[in-house]
Amino acid sequence: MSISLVGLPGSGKTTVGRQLARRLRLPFVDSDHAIESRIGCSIREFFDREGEERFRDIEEDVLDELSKNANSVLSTGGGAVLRANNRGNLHARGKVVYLKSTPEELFRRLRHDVSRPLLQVSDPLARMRELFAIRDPLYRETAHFVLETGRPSVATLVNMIVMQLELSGAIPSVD
Ligand SMILES: Nc1ncnc2c1ncn2[C@@H]1O[C@H](COP(=O)(O)OP(=O)(O)O)[C@@H](O)[C@H]1O
Ligand SMILES: O=C(O)C1=C[C@@H](OP(=O)(O)O)[C@@H](O)[C@H](O)C1
Ligand SMILES: [Mg+2]
Repeated sequence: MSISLVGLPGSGKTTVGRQLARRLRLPFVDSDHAIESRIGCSIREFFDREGEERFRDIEEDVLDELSKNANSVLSTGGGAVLRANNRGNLHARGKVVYLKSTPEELFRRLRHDVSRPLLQVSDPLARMRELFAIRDPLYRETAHFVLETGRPSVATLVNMIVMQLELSGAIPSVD
């Protein structure tokens, strides 16, 4: 069984995914890290140099490869759901969890972060609201479970995901 996490930048995909993998004793992979290994520079640099569409092509390729791995936890990038091929592959090849937060909370978490190219604009909160409006339906379409992530700690979110997966029969009970 592979488990993927989707959601907006700052929703905790990387942080929660790493802890979830540890808890389930599964390998952890973050598609952004795999992309950075492949392109040999940071995602922000690549966006500046080659543009978003070129990034999306590589992301699609990497996600196609990584989503085939059974028995792993895969944290995706926030824009993974933009392409129908990615949405279909992630949904069909494992269980997908949408970490849902408000744009305001995500803005608070990322306001000092310079690594997210899409948020390096004069009004990052307005940009986050736009991203939410466009992507929330796509995250919901892709996911099997939706989890509100505003208040709970990372550890609580991991417990909630494990519980959902157990209840749905996707994984056997773990302690
Ligand atoms: N549940 C949470 N509560 C508080 N802070 C969180 C939570 N999840 C993630 N964070 C923080 O938000 C920031 C972005 O998390 P990250 O895992 O990089 O998100 P993503 O991979 O979805 O963009 C990090 O500083 C992380 O520590
Ligand atoms: O939302 C997006 O389109 C992106 C989110 C980033 O990942 P995080 O969601 O982990 O920040 C990264 O893939 C790239 O900067 C594009
Ligand atoms: Mg991430």
